[in-house]
Amino acid sequence: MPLTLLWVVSPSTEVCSGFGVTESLVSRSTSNGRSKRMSKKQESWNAWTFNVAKHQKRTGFPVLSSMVANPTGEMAVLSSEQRVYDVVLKQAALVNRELRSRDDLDLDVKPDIAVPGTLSLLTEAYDRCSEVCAEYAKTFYLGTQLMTPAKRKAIWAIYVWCRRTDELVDGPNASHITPTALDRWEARLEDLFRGRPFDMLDAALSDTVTKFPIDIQPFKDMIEGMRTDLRKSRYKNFDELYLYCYYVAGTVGLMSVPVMGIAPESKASTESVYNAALALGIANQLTNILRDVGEDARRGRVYLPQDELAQAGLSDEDIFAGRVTEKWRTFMKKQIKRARMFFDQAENGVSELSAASRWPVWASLLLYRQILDEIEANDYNNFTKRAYVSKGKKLLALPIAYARSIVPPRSTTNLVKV
Ligand SMILES: CC(C)=CCC/C(C)=C/CC/C(C)=C/CC/C(C)=C/[C@@H]1[C@@H](COP(=O)(O)OP(=O)(O)O)[C@]1(C)CC/C=C(\C)CC/C=C(\C)CCC=C(C)C
Repeated sequence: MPLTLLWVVSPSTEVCSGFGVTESLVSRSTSNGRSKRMSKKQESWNAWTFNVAKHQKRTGFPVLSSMVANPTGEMAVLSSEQRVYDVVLKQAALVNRELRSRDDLDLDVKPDIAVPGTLSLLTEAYDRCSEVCAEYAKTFYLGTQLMTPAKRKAIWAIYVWCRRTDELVDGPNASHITPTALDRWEARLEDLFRGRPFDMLDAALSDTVTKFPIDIQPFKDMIEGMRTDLRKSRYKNFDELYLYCYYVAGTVGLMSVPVMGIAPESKASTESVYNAALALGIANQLTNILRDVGEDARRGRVYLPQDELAQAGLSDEDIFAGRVTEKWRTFMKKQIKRARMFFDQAENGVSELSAASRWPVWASLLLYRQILDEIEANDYNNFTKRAYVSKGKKLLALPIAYARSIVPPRSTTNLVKV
């Protein structure tokens, strides 16, 4: 199994297993009319500037000032949040287009097109994805059992692609991974979106993206996150860190929601649900970073924003020394507060998802959020103590997640953006 996970495509070998090229898919991922896109950008800018002001007022956390100060609406300097918001709008527009072209508002799946010989191969491909998922993410796998068969297969295929991508830079072969290898992985991604998968696990994702309105951009962006990990081990400010968190985790939210679907009775705008999904990815990754400070430092990595460390009177040396001081506690409290804000923002969106998808999302949210409580319980010693949620607490979170998942979508039209 790990062998398959770590298999990076060789440039000279091209295997096409013939699962049918889908023209519509190719055009779907590339057909944004330019003028339309420009006006969308303008629109998103206006919404964005408004949100930035709100965000700063409500949270006390600054957003890159050069962007807010731009009075003409020109896109000369984009903050990371603005760049990411554009991807959110693009993915939401794709889903909205698909919604308009279908009667079924739950965006349920397109039927299988029976090409002789391919269906059994596809079944096998999805079975392999299910096995990988069951082995690497047991609780989450359990949660997917509540979804419709088509949706859970698609989520497994996305999970496996994400896991394999992450393994490239985080797995046992990571030291051999070069930017060229990531370029090949990206070429392979483009091929699978064109209906030319390289191997069986790719074939499952290739099939999934023909059935659900999934844009290629979040997948490319996740690969960009892996490139970032190869070349960078420090983050100047939160803006840089935000972009990294989007790349490696926010993207997962944007990939998953087109499959999970928004509840037909939801009144929330598609963009607001995608924003919540993005927020959950960011919250998870920030939590991951706060939990792993010591472990990352031992690998020479400091993900925490350098400017915020300096403002707190801290430096890389303090992190390498691993001393829990008052300065460190104060700094950590602020970081935890910010991660919780992203969780809060995400929570608003979970109830808007289709009924069967809410439970696994609530479960993953509650479990990951609790890691922040554990960091506090460890008196902010994230240098030598790994914050983890005990089995008992995990088990307790599952019925709580279930109780929350039966709450139907809210009746308001838009979700609150932090
Ligand atoms: C239901 C559900 C949670 C669906 C997502 C399934 C999916 C496709 C997961 C892929 C996860 C993955 C392998 C990502 C690769 C990059 C990575 C490793 C990111 C980190 C995850 C934690 O991984 P790790 O295994 O290293 O963790 P531990 O060390 O074992 O703790 C991340 C921190 C981020 C993962 C991000 C998400 C799960 C985002 C989830 C967001 C949604 C599902 C959107 C929900 C929708 C709304 C409206 C809120």
